[in-house]
Amino acid sequence: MSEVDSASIQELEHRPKLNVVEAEGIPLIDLSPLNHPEFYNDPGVLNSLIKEIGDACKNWGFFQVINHGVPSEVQNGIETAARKFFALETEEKRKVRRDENIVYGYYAAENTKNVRDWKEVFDFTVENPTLLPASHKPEDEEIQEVRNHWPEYPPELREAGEEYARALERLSYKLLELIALSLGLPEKRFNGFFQGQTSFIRLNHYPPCPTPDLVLGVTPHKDAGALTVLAQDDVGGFDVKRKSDGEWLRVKPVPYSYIINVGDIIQVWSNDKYESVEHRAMVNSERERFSIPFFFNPAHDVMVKPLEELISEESPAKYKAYNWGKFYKAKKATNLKKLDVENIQIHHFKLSGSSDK
Ligand SMILES: O=C(O)CCC(=O)C(=O)O
Ligand SMILES: [Fe+2]
Repeated sequence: MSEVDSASIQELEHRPKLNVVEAEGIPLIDLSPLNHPEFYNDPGVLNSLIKEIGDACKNWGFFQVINHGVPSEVQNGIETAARKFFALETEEKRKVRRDENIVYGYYAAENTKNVRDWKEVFDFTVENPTLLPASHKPEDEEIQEVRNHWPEYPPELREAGEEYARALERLSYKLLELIALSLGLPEKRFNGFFQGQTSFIRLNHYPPCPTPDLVLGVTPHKDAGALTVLAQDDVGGFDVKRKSDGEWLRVKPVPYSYIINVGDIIQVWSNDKYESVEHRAMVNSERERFSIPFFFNPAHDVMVKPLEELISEESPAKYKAYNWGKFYKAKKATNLKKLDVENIQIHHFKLSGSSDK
């Protein structure tokens, strides 16, 4: 990837300014109580953690966590294996490439909102196999069993990836439980939706780019799933749109931290109490960058809708129910091809009469 293809050139409104402001005041939450039962069982400690998370979800839509309990060896293991994989010849990587039939694997020209991203990725699922609808068409009831395709090189990628998946899954459940508590719900209110989860992990590689002012590593978007747990290296390039004024802010890399993003599904479940926030990844002309998002997603047959407990006469449901698997498949179809149609988004399910955000 050294030539800038016209499919990658961003519309003027999305072209990034190269001097993005580094964010001040992004919530940095210390999760050490999670790994110390004597603290976790102290109502004072637990309640202040729940409040911190609730405030971050409401005011920012994302936050960073430290002391999360994922061992540094597990983090280093996946990062080292990812670097080795992306350093291979393109021909070798393409042996595990993604296409219409192989849903997960290597891909070098992914589109976000119909613009080509400056990156290459390798995707694998957390459950193996993962069940998904065979197509996005509502009348098609066929279910597909999706299996991971691991590359031959580096041979350790599979074990490092599976270990990472288990560790991040554990952390994601904890975060989900804290988010449920922060909404005044029982701790395990969301957990059932994740039996047969469609979560997946993406290894992102952003090569240096000769024209970082014209392209993006990932075009501005919101994550469609429930929660994203993102690891980034020390290069920096992850920007979020601040809710209060729409300004793009750079999230400074913090070693061994994760950036947690509220996704569209939590926005719908919470009936807009928490909102999913727009973000993007910038590239630069000097250094390659790596990042690893864990997309924590429910089972394909979950009908996503505002929770009964969070709607009332004064605060009626703002969304009609939609099938997660079909939504996900529709989104994936537009990721693979550059299309002239608008991407599927949760606002398509907004009920009339409720204010659009
Ligand atoms: O690489 C990053 O920093 C962000 C990636 C991202 O937002 C995504 O893959 O959804
Ligand atoms: Fe994202």
